[in-house]
Amino acid sequence: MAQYTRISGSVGLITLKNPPVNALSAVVRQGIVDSVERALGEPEVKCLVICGQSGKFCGGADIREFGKKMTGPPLIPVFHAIEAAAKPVVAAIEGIALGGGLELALGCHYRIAHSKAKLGLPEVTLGLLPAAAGSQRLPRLIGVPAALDLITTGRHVTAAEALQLGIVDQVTDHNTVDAAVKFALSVAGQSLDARRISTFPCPRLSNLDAVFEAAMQKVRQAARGAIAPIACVQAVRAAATLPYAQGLEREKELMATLFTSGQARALQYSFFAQRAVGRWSMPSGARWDTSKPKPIRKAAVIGLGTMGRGITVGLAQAGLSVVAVETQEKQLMEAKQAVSGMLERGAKKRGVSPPLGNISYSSNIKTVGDVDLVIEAVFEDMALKKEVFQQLSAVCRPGTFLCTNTSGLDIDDLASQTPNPELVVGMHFFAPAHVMKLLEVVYGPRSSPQAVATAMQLGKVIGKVSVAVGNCQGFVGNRMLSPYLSQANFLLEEGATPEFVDQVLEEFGFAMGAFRMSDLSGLDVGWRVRKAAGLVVPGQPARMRQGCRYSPLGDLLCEQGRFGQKTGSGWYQYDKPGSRVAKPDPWLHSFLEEYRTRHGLVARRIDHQEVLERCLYSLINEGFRILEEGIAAGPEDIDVIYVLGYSWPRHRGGPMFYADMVGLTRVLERLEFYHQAHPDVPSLQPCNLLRKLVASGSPPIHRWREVIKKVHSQL
Ligand SMILES: CC/C=C/CC(=O)SCCNC(=O)CCNC(=O)[C@H](O)C(C)(C)COP(=O)(O)OP(=O)(O)OC[C@H]1O[C@@H](n2cnc3c(N)ncnc32)[C@H](O)[C@@H]1OP(=O)(O)O
Repeated sequence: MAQYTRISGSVGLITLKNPPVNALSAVVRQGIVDSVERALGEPEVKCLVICGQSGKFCGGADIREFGKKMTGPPLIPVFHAIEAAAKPVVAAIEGIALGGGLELALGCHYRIAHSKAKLGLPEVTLGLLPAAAGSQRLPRLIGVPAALDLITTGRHVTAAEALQLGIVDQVTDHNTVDAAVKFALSVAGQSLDARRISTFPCPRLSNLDAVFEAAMQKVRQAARGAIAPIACVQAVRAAATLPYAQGLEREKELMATLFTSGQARALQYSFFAQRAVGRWSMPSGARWDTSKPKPIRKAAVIGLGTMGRGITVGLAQAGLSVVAVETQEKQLMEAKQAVSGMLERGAKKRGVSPPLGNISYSSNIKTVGDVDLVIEAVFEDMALKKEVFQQLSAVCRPGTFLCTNTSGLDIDDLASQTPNPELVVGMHFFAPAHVMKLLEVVYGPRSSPQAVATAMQLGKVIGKVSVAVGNCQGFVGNRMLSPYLSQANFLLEEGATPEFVDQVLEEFGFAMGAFRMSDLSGLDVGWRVRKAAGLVVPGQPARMRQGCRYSPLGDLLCEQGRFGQKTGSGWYQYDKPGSRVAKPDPWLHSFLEEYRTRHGLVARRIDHQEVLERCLYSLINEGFRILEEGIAAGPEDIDVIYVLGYSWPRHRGGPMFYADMVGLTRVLERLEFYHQAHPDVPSLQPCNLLRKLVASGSPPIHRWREVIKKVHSQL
C-alpha cells in the first residue's frame, strides 16, 4: 500500500509500504494515485514528499506480478500525474531506487538521496528496458552517453555518483525524509516549469550516429545473444531523436517484444533462482531455516596458490581475520606480495583502504589453533589433502570447521581423516576466487547441518551465491561438464573441428566453447582426473574404457606436452605460452585426420544442431540424474551453478530451464535418437527422472520438485 499522512501542517507525505523492497505492486500503484489526488485536493498542502518504509525507497516494479494479468493503474500514467502536479513533489531516496523506483523518482520534480543510497535502472538484467518512461526521461536529464551506460549495463550508482551525474539534486547524511520535507517547503510556490523532465529537450550530440553505433557494437559484443541490451540502445536513441510522446510509443513497442520473449522469462527465473538457492535443504531433511550457522570471526587458509590467494582476499575484504598458511617460505613471500596487491587494487576501485591488517601470514600450520574455520586450498591431490587434514585435526581447537576447496574430490573420504567428520564440508570456489560469485558448498553423508549452514553463511558474508550440493564425483558443475566435454571430443573424432564446435557453443551464448575453455583451464587438469579414475591405461583399446566409448584425444595432446594456453598449444595454438589469443592449429587438424585414419573413422559433415543437441542434452541429462539422486535439491540449484560458474548464458536461464523451454518431450526424443546411434555412450541414455517427467505430462519447471519427491519416495 501507500500511506498518506500530513506533516508539518503543509506537507503531504506518501510512504510506500510493501516489504521487503516496497515494490510497485498494483495496490501500491493505486495507493500512490489516491494519495497524490488527495494531497493535490487539500488546500493546506503546499508540497509532497514520497518515501519508502523501512529505509528503502523502492525496488521497482513488483517482479512477482510479471506474466500475470495486469491489475491496478499502469506506471506511466501514475508518473505523469505526479509530474503534472501543480505542487512540488520531492522523492526522498533512502536505501534503493531501482527500476520503476528510480522512474518514479524521475517523475518527481526533485530528488533528495541519502549518501548510502543506490540508484539504477537494472531492467536490462531482467531482460527488459526501463519502460515506465525511464528510457525517455533519463537521457533528457543526464545526457545520452551517461544514460546509455546506466540503462544498458543496469549498474547501480552511489548517491555521490548520482549527484555528479545530475540524477539527484541533493545528498544528505542525515534523515532523508526530514531533508526532503525541508527542501520541499523551501521550493513550495516556485514555478515547476523547469522541473518536468519529460518536457526537457534531450541534450544535443554532434556525433549522435557515431555514439549509437559504438554503443550498439559494445552491447552486441557483450550480450552473447541477449536482446534486451540492444532494445535499450534503441529506446535511448528514440529519446535522442524523437519528441517525448513518440519516444514513449517506441519504448512501449520495444518493451512488448522483450516482455513476450523467452529471454525475459529466463532472466526473471534466474533472479528468483539466485535467491531460492539460499533456502537450501539436504536429503536428511535438514534445512536452512532449522539449521543455525556458527558465527565465523577468524578463519585460516592453508595453501597460497592461485585459489588460496583469492580465498584469502575474499575473506579479508569481508572483514574477517585470516591466518594465511603456506609452508614453503619462498612461496609464502610471493603470496603475501600477490595478496597485498590484489587487496590494494580492490580497495582503490572501491575507494576504501585495503584491509591488509586483517591477514597474518605463517609458514607453520600450528598457527591456526585459535581459528573458527579452516579452508584447505592445497593442490588437488587426495594424498596431500589427507595429510593436511590429519595435521589440522591435531592442531585445531575442538569444534573448528574444516573445509576443503576441491573441484571434485570425495569429501567423505577426506572427512574420515578427522575425528569429527561432521565438521567437514567442501567449499568449491571458482577461479578467480575473489571475483567469481559462485560457491558450491558440498556436504558429505556425515557433514552436520550446522557445518553446512556455517559454510553457506560464510559464503554469503564474502559476497558469494552459495549452492548446497551432495558429494559425488565432480559435484554438480563438473559432473555435468564431463558428458558435455566427452560429446565435444566424440564430435572431433567424427569429423568436426574444435573451431566449429566452439563457434556453435559460443553462438548459443557460452563465453567460450568447450575447447577454448579447456585450453584456458589447462588440459592437464582433466588428464590428472582421468588418470586417477584409471581411464588413462596404456595397452587398453584406444576408444573403449570399461565397456563404454572413450576418446583419448585429450590424453594424446597431453602426452605431447600440449596443456593449453599455459604451454602455448592445446586444441588451438597461441603466440607464446600464456597468450590468450587462440588460433586454429594446422598441426591439430592433421593430427585429427591421422587419428581418424588410424582408427578407421570416416569424417562426416556435422551440423550446428547436432553439436548443440549432443553437447547440451547430454549435460542436461546428467542434470536430471543429479536431481534424481538428490545431489541437488532442485533445478534452480543446477541452473544457478551453471549461470554463475560455467558461463551458461543468463538469458537462457540455465540448463534445466533451457530443457523446460525446449520441451522435455523434445529433449527425451533427441536423447533417444542419439543414444540409438551411439549405444556405447551411457550419458546419452535418457535418465529415469526425465522419462517420469515426460510421462507426467512435462510439468513446468516450478513443479518438477513434486515429481522428484515422488521418485525419491519410491526409492
Ligand atoms: C512495466 C514493467 C516495468 C519494469 C520496471 C522494473 O522496475 S523491473 C524491476 C527492477 N528492479 C530490480 O531489478 C530490483 C531487483 N532487486 C534487487 O536487485 C535486489 O533484490 C535489491 C532490491 C537490491 C535488494 O537486495 P538484497 O540483497 O538486500 O535482497 P534480495 O535480493 O535477497 O531481495 C529480498 C527479497 O525481495 C525480493 N525482491 C527484490 N526486488 C523485488 C522486486 N522488484 N519485486 C518483487 N520482489 C522483489 C527478492 O525476491 C527477495 O525475496 P525472496 O523471497 O528471497 O525471493
